[in-house]
Amino acid sequence: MSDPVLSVRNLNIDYIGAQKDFHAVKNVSFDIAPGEFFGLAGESGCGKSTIAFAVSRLHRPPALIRAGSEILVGGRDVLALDEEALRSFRWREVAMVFQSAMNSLNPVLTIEAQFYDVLRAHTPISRTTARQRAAELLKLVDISPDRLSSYPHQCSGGMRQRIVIAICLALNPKLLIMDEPTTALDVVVQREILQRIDTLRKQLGFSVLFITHDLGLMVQVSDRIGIMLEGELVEVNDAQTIYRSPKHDYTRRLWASMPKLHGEQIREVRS
Ligand SMILES: Nc1ncnc2c1ncn2[C@@H]1O[C@H](COP(=O)(O)OP(=O)(O)OP(=O)(O)O)[C@@H](O)[C@H]1O
Repeated sequence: MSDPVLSVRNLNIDYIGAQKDFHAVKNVSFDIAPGEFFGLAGESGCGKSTIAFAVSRLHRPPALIRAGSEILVGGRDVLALDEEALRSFRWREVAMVFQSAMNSLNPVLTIEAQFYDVLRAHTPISRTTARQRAAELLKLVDISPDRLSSYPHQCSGGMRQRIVIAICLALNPKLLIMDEPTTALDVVVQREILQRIDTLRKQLGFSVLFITHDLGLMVQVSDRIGIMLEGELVEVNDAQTIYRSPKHDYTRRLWASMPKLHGEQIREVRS
């Protein structure tokens, strides 16, 4: 692999409890290459979001990253960044889309103002230039620039989610983390958004760390997939191989839990 965009080594994360600590992420190591779409799958509670938050340095107590853990983005030690370095790291290096992202837009600001906030926080930029940049970004996610003067409540859920993704791409991050980014949307809109992201990452070259419970979708869009079980990364392989010839018994059980119709569709799409 060429120099990875993300390199996670021996990541151990505990949730500190009053009585007892909970070891949520156990010695996890993986890399994501430039431009790669990497899916992280596993049952609810296995530690996927905990990893996503740690990589973007958005984890908060009681989560505690144990000494000896290493997270490198573009070769930079993410766990050593101070507050000032973190401000330029977020959005520029790593941007994260959450499940509830479509509700994370500020209801009292126009879409244009929300782009402006992100753009000017990182570079001195005039309102006119910011507006042009915001219009370009909206076009990337198939939204008319006319929407810049709209408020979030005037946009549909799918549109708001695409706006959040466009804001995340505003500063050309190296890595886009998507944690259940489309779960609240209907299936057709979910797939449209994922296809759009796939086209964009080929066009713009960013990498993706993708978390979803929709395993069919994950197999379709990911280059490689990592399977987590109770805090451990038990299997990593390219999407085709891990789907057709899983090595770990848990991966087999996970695929068996996918709806049949879905499975048939995947074979057609990927063969
Ligand atoms: N703030 C917290 N305090 C204590 N334990 C937590 C906290 N947040 C998460 N956990 C526990 O850590 C484990 C990993 O949670 P995490 O949210 O990372 O799992 P996940 O794989 O993303 O699950 P899901 O698919 O349901 O989002 C779970 O057992 C969860 O209960």
